Amino acid sequence: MSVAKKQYKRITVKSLVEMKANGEKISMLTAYDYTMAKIVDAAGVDVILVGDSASNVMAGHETTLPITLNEMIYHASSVVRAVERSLVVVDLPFGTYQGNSKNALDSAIRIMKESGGHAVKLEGGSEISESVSRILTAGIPVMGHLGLTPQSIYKFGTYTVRAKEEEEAKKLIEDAKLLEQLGCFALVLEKVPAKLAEQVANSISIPVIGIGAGGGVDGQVLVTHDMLGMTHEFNPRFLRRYLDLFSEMTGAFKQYVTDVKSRDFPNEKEQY
Ligand SMILES: Nc1nc(=O)c2c([nH]1)NC[C@@H]1CN(c3ccc(C(=O)N[C@@H](CCC(=O)O)C(=O)O)cc3)CN21
Ligand SMILES: CC(C)C(=O)C(=O)O
Ligand SMILES: [Mg+2]
Repeated sequence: MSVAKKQYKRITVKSLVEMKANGEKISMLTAYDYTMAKIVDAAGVDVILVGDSASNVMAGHETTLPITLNEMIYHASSVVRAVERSLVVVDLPFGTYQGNSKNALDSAIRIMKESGGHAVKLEGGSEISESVSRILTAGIPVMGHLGLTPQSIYKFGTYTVRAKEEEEAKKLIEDAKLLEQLGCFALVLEKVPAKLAEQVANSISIPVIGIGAGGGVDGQVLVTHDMLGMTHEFNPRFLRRYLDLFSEMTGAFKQYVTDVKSRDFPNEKEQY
């Protein structure tokens, strides 16, 4: 029999493509755990990315390279349990899809089966086209990721803006068209000139979601801990901080220490 209807209509990969066609911008933020995902979902964010930035933000690694498939599945399954409306996209971590399309398919299937996520994201263009295609054969939606691709940091050496030179810009446009042709439902463009990003968005019909890629694209993504001001040392130009939670939380923790030391906490009402 019919269960009470959910209040929200779920976001699907189709809704995102429609949003682009209708000129509605797409909002995307990261989450790595149940409690944060509940809040992000309740706020009406369209897409929740279980990013491999969890390697930095959750585990304290210097790069995204060390995080494992099992760790990504743990984060993603926690997020999926919280979400009612948002589309949940999960990063395939470094070493689980490059250079071997069977390995890529196995990794994507494990994510879908063990976490309940709705789609996977892979970094790269023509180099990983076989992996993208093979994952798509299983009916798993794929989001691309071009421009600054942090899993390749040791190839480039820096996190500077990408595709400033003609040759790299040309490859980026070709890669974006290739990913669309292969069947990706959307694309992240990270830290590239705004003009180039807008050009990419205008030359394909799948949504382009930017981070440090200007306002001419079809949506925006940020790392939630960055936009909340929790990651104090991370200060790229593209980041807008909506709260200064590092200061707010430090203040609360200091007050707690003071209250414990002074015996103010717990009071009469806060005990049995
Ligand atoms: N907390 C966090 N936020 C992110 O956006 C993020 C991660 N972690 N980890 C994975 C990747 C790495 N990303 C990055 C990393 C560095 C810059 C960056 O602009 N870094 C320097 C400039 C470096 C340079 O120009 O050489 C900066 O201005 O902070 C941008 C995105 C985006 N992702
Ligand atoms: C920055 C976004 C796009 C990402 O890939 C991540 O958070 O891992
Ligand atoms: Mg990532």
